[in-house]
Amino acid sequence: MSRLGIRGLQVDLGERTVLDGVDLEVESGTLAAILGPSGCGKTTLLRAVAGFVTPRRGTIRLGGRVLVGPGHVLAPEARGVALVPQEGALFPHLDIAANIAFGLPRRERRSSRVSELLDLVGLAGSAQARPHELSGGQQHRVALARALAPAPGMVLLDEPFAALDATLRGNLRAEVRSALAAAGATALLVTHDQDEALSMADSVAVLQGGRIALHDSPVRAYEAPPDLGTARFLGELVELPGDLVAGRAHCALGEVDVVSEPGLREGPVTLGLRPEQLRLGGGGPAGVGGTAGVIRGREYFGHDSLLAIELSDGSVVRARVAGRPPLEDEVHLYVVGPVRAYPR
Ligand SMILES: Nc1ncnc2c1ncn2[C@@H]1O[C@H](COP(=O)(O)OP(=O)(O)OP(=O)(O)O)[C@@H](O)[C@H]1O
Repeated sequence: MSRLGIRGLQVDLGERTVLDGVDLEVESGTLAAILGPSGCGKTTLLRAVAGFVTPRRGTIRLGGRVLVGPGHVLAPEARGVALVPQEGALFPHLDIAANIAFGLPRRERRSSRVSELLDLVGLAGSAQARPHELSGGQQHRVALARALAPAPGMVLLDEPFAALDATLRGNLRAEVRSALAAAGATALLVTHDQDEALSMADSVAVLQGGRIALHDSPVRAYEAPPDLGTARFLGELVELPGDLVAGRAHCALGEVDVVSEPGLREGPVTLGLRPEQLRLGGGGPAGVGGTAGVIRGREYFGHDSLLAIELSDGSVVRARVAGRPPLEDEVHLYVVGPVRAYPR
């Protein structure tokens, strides 16, 4: 078992404290995605777990072992942690089998482990190929197989799909997910892509201001973020000022139900809802409520469309509708489900 436990981790780079009290627990055999603004320290966190930077304070445990603790730093090669770099970094002069074998101790390089790993990443027929003969996605799968070769307790993936096109990325996410699950490895995935984090990971963490601001299941992270900062990070957010009275808020969209939260007080609030919570039509489920709006912008994505809709007070909200955008400009829109409110 290889549960990851990070407590009070502080990492200084040059003059700057990049990580400042990171606490993160990742259950054995699960994948946690790390999201956060550019430069917030996501790669630094992976490097600290791998052993390439030495924290000033804090502890990192993997399974029953302490990787970093007071007065104790385990060497990178003794940690049982594999880092899959963004570029894959295969050896061009070695064939695929030899690239994968490179991850194994010398005495195991001729064993059946290489063919097991080729099977695991779906490249059984490519043992003799050279890296340049494979597509970008296939090369990434080889890099993953090489990382998994020594059966590490922990696999670290740093933006592994960033350089790939959208279709390849979609397929590869599912393949990498199932290869990691089959290997039983615990994994940390750094990504800029919210869809990738929500669709691939068992849990999603947002790193902000040197700390973990949120770590929860993808559904709770998307639907019930604790504050506006993290809510914005997990997908598009419609923000509107409102006035909260008796569990309902008055806002430019009419009167909406608000999720009750401990500590949320009546009075001025900022409402945060997702664009798919706005629907077009003649009113709410009971045919009442909602408000009139005028479509000012349309973006068509095939499976859905995003509309910019101006409300009567001049504010503009974004609504996501299935399929094609409507042709008419004047619409009626209403809110589905309770919305979250944050103190203002
Ligand atoms: N050797 C270094 N000395 C000083 N500062 C550094 C060093 N390496 C990185 N930094 C700074 O530390 C911060 C965190 O870098 P890191 O690469 O971990 O961020 P990130 O969240 O992975 O960024 P991105 O999403 O843009 O890849 C950045 O502001 C970076 O400029």
